[in-house]
Amino acid sequence: MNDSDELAPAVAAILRSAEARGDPERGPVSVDSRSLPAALADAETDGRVPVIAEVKPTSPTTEGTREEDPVALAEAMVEGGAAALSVLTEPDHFGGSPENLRRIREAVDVPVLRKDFVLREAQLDTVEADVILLIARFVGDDLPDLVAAARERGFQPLVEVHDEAELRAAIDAGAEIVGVNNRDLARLEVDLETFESVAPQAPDDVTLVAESGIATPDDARRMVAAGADGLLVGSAIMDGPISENTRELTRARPDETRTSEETQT
Ligand SMILES: O=C(O)c1ccccc1NCC(=O)[C@H](O)[C@H](O)COP(=O)(O)O
Repeated sequence: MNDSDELAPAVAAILRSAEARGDPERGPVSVDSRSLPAALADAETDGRVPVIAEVKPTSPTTEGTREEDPVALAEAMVEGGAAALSVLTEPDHFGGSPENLRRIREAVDVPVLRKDFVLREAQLDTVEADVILLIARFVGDDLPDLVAAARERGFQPLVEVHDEAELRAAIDAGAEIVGVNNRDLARLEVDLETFESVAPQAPDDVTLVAESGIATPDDARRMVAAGADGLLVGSAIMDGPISENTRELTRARPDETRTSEETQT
């Protein structure tokens, strides 16, 4: 991957620090993972919008840092109905850590996604998680090998894409869970139309996750209507009361099942 000239400066800096981070000394991990597709489907069966709530203490696009114990934040998300969690392990720009993920995964029983900028195979072994993020744009031609290496360890790879070409690369690499990022990493702008335009090109048997920029119940309904099997939400949940923010999204029922009073609010 060598397109740092086309990336937002904050993203180029994130990649530089991911490249420089040392590799873990332990050998390949072996994970007995909790199924993300099953957890998303169960939430739907229960009448909850399938939200993957993200423990994201800070980020290049948010102000301030949440200083509370990440386990307490994660438990509040589950209490609010989150089907799964995403935990930042990137330390330099998102305030995350592998230790946060380890403690959270021990404390909850929903699937946990490791959110980081994995660039090489050894970085898969930093910490056990149920799902691991691989960003198509950043790993380029290594994607098929990294998908295979993640599966060998027991992870479910979630391959993040931003356009149709990356979606094709993800499918060719064998991805079964695909996240469409509404955030453009070149300009850091968010546009929910990204998911709406890319999702219809995905094969039916792929689990599709809409990522980034989902801030309101209407946004959640919009992404579900466009075909999302899961919604990855960070900032809108982290900004304010965690449990209430999560519940507001997990209870965003589709318009056709809402009363006329509800649709006016
Ligand atoms: O969130 C950022 O500021 C950011 C900046 C640069 C690269 C990646 C970034 N976010 C990573 C993510 O994928 C999001 O944390 C995740 O999709 C949740 O997004 P949101 O709900 O908009 O916080």
